[in-house]
Amino acid sequence: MYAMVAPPDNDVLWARSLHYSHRGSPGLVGVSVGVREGEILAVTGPRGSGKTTLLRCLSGQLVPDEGEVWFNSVPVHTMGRLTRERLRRDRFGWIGPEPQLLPELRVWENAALPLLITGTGHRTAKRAAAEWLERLDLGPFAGKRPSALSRAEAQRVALARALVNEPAVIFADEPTAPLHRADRALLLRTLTTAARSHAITVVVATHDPDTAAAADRRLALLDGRPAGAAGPGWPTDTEGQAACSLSA
Ligand SMILES: Nc1ncnc2c1ncn2[C@@H]1O[C@H](COP(=O)(O)OP(=O)(O)OP(=O)(O)O)[C@@H](O)[C@H]1O
Repeated sequence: MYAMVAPPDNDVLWARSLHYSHRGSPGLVGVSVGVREGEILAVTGPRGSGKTTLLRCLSGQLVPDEGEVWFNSVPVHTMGRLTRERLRRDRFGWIGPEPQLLPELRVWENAALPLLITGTGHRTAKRAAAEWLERLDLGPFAGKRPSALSRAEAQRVALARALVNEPAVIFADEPTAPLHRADRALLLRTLTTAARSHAITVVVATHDPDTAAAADRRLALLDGRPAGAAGPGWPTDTEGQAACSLSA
């Protein structure tokens, strides 16, 4: 055991020496990472390398077996379940490989869900959702059901849902995986542009070299460990490439 050490002030997210095993099978083995405000960090690695497990630990969905996770200098790993759920609801957005829209709700209601479930008034929630849907070229679909959408459009609604309460951090787990090349590029541009214009930090798990290249920095994992790290447990900094040409 070691004493808790507060993270550097300029890191929105900071994790130290994370270990997590899925019923005996290792998911993470000593991963440390710091993410600065407004930074886009790509977590890369082959299938099963621990990308999703890391995102779930950083976002408070999983509590690591060992190690620490801090958000804005507050320890997440010691929070109770309800506090973690509130943190995820209020400060984090999540987008996965599948849009997971609720078919019985309209597109705007799907996008507004994070606001509606926290008691934001119907009119305010609808306005916020409509603004994001407009920015993501989905304005005409606001009153339709998800069944009217293509896969790429549905994934952009999922992105609008992740952005609607302007979270501090968006966790994106293979967000472009189910899309064709052109749709991947659009989703990626939309995500990075929205994040940069609203100073939202993004942690994106990806196999896709274009998605990784759009990030400011990459953390490569292999078998739950940092691969090619610069020091024990620490990620390798890479040259970032700006990827925003769309104005969100
Ligand atoms: N719910 C689970 N139960 C058991 N083992 C799991 C579970 N989730 C993940 N694992 C195992 O943990 C390891 C890391 O999985 P994880 O999903 O984090 O990797 P990943 O890099 O995100 O992979 P992918 O690219 O396939 O999503 C793998 O060996 C995986 O089989």
